[in-house]
Amino acid sequence: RFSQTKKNDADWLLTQTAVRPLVGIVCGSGLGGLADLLKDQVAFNYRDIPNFPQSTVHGHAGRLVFGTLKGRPCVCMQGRFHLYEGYPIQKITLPMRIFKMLGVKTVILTNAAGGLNQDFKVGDIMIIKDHLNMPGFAGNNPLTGPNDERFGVRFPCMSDAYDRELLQMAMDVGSELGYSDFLREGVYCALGGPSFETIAECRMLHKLGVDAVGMSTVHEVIVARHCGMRVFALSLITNQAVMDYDSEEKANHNEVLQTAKQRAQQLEKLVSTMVIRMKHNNNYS
Ligand SMILES: O=P(O)(O)O[C@@H]1C[C@H](O)[C@@H](CO)O1
Ligand code: HPA
Repeated sequence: RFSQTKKNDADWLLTQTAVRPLVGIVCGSGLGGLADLLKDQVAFNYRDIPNFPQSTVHGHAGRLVFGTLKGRPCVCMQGRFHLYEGYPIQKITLPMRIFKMLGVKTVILTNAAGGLNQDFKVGDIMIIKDHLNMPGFAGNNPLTGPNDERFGVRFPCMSDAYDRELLQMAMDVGSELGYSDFLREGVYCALGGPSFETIAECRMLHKLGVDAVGMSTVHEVIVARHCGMRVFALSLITNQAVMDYDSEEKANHNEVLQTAKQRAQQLEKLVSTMVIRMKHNNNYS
């Protein structure tokens, strides 16, 4: 059902802009400023793209921006879709299929997340090295349904989901920029949301080895890897997950957006420096 939609959207976008992006970027909550770095922009409101879902969450503008970063052609989603918005999981991840059809080789995903690792501080940037797909445990995987062999195999491997070279590059670039004090790496866990976690849920996730918890990214990673794009992802730790019954802290979206605002510039610098440094040949699979 989605196949023709994907092709129509990609064809439509290709007729509207001359940019042929090699890098696709997804902006997390409050992190849409990344798109503003692109030069020679051609931007589309999601409502103007045929068949595209609409952004319904504060901090997700709902624009697809094409442009260049020091000459490197990019496309950037200023706002993503989440399971809790009520879209089917295939619709949430439709942009990854469109990225692929536009020629994207590398996907960079960002998100806001709650910190479970007790060494993490609010404002830390966690490079994602692995994930836990909780909706997937319950059978909600974006690859459910007939497999389109033109994109990828029925049973894609996920043990190499997060590109190790790009992870190392992030650490190197971060250290050059003087960000080592707030740069971490760890495991991200996606839940369905929109309610934040209970204390018992946070304690359970912590015991399972989760460093940061959020409501996105993992479904996009699965679809991006299924169709052979390289993936780099990071979480901005916007709040500490509450693990203690004596705590007065309450997770809330305003705090998430506030922290994002404070760290946005450094996060943008990290990502844009990486894009400029990446090899952009066509050999990546
Ligand atoms: O799109 P992301 O994962 O950055 O959004 C996070 C999860 C929820 O949508 C929201 C909660 O504050 O931020
Ligand atoms: N939990 C889930 N999602 C989030 C959080 C959180 O604490 N912070 C930002 N997104």
